[in-house]
Amino acid sequence: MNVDHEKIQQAVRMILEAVGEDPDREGLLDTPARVARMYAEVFSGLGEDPKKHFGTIFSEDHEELVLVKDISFFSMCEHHLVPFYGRAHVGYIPKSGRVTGLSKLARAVDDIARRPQLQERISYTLANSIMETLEPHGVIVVVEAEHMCMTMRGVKKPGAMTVTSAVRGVFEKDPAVRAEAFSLIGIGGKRG
Ligand SMILES: Nc1nc2c(ncn2[C@@H]2O[C@H](COP(=O)(O)OP(=O)(O)OP(=O)(O)O)[C@@H](O)[C@H]2O)c(=O)[nH]1
Ligand SMILES: [Zn+2]
Repeated sequence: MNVDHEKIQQAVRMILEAVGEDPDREGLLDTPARVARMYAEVFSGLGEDPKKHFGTIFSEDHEELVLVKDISFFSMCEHHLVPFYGRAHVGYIPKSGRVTGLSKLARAVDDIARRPQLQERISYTLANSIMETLEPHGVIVVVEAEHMCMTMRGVKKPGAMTVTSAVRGVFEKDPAVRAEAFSLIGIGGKRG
């Protein structure tokens, strides 16, 4: 989706005026255009369908856990339009050898994160996208993030981490399978 650069520039100029700044002073002259380019980048997932990444499926005789950990992402909280960022961990158990390229999981995370978002929605959108395309035995998505709207303003709690998860299929039904995946993801554990 293409953002309307002109409209963003007008809006940024108005915000600068509204906070008592002079948008015509030298340091701010290029700011509206820079902000427009930034929004085009950080909201580039709008209008993208994360499922498109799972179009290519490899036939591989593997019906056990595939887990990609520590996929870093940046998103923008839809309430305050300030960043929240962290890591996503994505695991699935392929059925009938329907395996996707590992990078595609990370590409889908980016498409979902690059919109005005909620952390919960990142988790379940990713889980549902994988379920609907790869049709695996199950999916587990865990997202851990720090929200700047809780850090730099409001309640001001730097370091507070929010963890959300979405489990589908066998991860939902079988507590032992779920527990094993959570332990491999190692939330809150030491990282090497
Ligand atoms: N569930 C959820 N809440 C979020 C997320 N990002 C930000 N929030 C919260 O959204 C809430 C918005 O609350 P409001 O009361 O409408 O806004 P506010 O007055 O600015 O809230 P404070 O941050 O408490 O000052 C806050 O509690 C935020 O911490 C998210 O990804 N998921
Ligand atoms: Zn917020």
